[in-house]
Amino acid sequence: MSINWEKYGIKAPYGRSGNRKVFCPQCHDQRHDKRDKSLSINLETGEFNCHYCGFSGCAAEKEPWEKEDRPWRNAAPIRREKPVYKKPAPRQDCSSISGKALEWFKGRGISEKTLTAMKVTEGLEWMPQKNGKANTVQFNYYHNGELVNTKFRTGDKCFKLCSGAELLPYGIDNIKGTKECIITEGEMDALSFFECGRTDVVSVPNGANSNLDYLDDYLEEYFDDKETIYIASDTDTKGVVLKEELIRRFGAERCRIIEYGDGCKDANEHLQKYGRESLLKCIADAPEIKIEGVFTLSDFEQSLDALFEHGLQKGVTIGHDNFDRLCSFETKRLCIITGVPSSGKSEFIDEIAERLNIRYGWRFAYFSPENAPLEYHASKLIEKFTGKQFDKEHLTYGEYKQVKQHLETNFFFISPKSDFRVDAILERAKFLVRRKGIKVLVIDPYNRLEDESEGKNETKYISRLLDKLTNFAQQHDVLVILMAHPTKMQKNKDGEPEIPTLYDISGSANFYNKADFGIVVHRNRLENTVEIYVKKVKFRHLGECGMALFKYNLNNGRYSPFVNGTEPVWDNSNHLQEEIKRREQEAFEASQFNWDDFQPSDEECPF
Ligand SMILES: Nc1ncnc2c1ncn2[C@@H]1O[C@H](COP(=O)(O)OP(=O)(O)OP(=O)(O)O)[C@@H](O)[C@H]1O
Repeated sequence: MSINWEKYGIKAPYGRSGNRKVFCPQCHDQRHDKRDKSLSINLETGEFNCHYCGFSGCAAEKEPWEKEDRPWRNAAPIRREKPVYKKPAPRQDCSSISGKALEWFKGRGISEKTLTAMKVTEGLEWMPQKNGKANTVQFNYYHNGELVNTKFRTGDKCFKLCSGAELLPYGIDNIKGTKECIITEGEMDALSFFECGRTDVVSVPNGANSNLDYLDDYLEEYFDDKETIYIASDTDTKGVVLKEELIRRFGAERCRIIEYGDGCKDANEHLQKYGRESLLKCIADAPEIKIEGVFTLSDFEQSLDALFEHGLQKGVTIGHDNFDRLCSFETKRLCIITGVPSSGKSEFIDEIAERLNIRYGWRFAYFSPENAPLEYHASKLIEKFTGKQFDKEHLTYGEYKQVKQHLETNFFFISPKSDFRVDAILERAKFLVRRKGIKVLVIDPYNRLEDESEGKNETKYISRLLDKLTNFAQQHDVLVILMAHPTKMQKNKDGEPEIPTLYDISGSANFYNKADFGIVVHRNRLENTVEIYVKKVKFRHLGECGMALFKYNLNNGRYSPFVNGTEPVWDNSNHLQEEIKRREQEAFEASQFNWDDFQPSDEECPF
């Protein structure tokens, strides 16, 4: 639920709760007593009532996904098979913590009471970094009172999580049903807030790693009800990236950022240096996020510093060298793709999608009536992921099941029954950013959005529409890919249509002017090749204009670079299977490695 005070002209204070008195927009102008705040409003329920003129009502509005008439609301719940996770062995009770470990925690501001409440334990554990058993403190991850994972930490900062166990926020049971919560970057920070009496605290399980896929299973039950979410990440570069991703997933309007002051990089350091009252003050003083308006340099100082330190970075690449030299993508941008009918525009968009998903885990939302029905589109994506033709002869049931499972959590299809207005599509895309973390929205094609230009100047209408897409991309930190058809092209001497430019897109030169990336897909039927023209890259560090030549594989829809006239080696490997193996290996290594600075342990072990 959101509250739309503006709709009623009510100026409600931001970031407050409870009952307030404000000026009544209906009668204030006529009143003699201009100081009388005659309108009572409830900031939680949206109800309002003026004791002077009787103006009353409720400004609460349901979110799109709460409305009865929204298709996804009525749809059956997504069938996602939760993997079977390993469970750690039960832990001893907390009284097993030795005096030495208690002293160590005490030195870091954490009392025995907090350790007991958070069920922290101590014990010997086999640690890969030591190639043997070592004494560890154990941060136990409970869900609904059941132990589901444990993070082990030795005195010299070696870490490991239980291999094969579920990744979930630490202390998730703490925030069930609370109005607010704090989310930290590590267990020690979570214990620090707990120590101050803020028991509504959780920690991300894997430090500053900004992959938050594990949140999907917990958003609805544990985070949707939060009015305020305090983000307590570290102040280093990785912490900033984590903070940005958390804001994207929770929505800026309910996030507040905890700052620790000069010389402190995290909550535990602040607790040790300045004590509980001061850490509580950090929460009280945590600023809201500016959503729009005026900025000063300090609002983006950290990002500017990162640019200064590391330079402008190339964006993400699809892994075809000839194309990557010309174009690398980043979020907050609008990419426009054109080409004559049946040149393979949708195919190339899918190529980009499959490769960015495999390489970076980027999730996609498609509004793609051109590819309807959805099962046809999915079958094409399946061919791209597996490298196999979509039929029982080529694809095993095992591979089919695996790729379906993958698409279920990585690709989302916006396919309304009737409402094709751009706002309706963006509303659903916003939901998918929050709930599923999509990084790319594909609109294929532009002319299937409802034409709302009637009675308007077409150029201005298109200009506004493109601005809307760019604003959406920037506000929600996504890449928007828009496919748009060109006007009918002249034929060349071979009877083939001329290669269009972005200026040939029907309606407006703004398709060129307002694009951050402009790509033309051209199928050369005489040579049986595909020419991908990068016609515009707004920022030099992201690429340059040029052409990349490909061959198209009819069997699996994949593109292979065609360089120096040599027939490409067709890539028929199962990208998904390879990636899953790689990720399993990485997860295994991560579960056995410490993410913080690994310090060799010649110092005396504190516990
Ligand atoms: N280079 C190619 N060689 C052979 N077939 C191709 C090639 N590129 C695409 N195709 C096939 O042509 C058909 C149309 O492709 P696609 O839908 O990607 O084209 P499009 O440019 O998006 O079309 P439209 O303008 O109608 O939206 C698909 O069946 C696809 O498999």
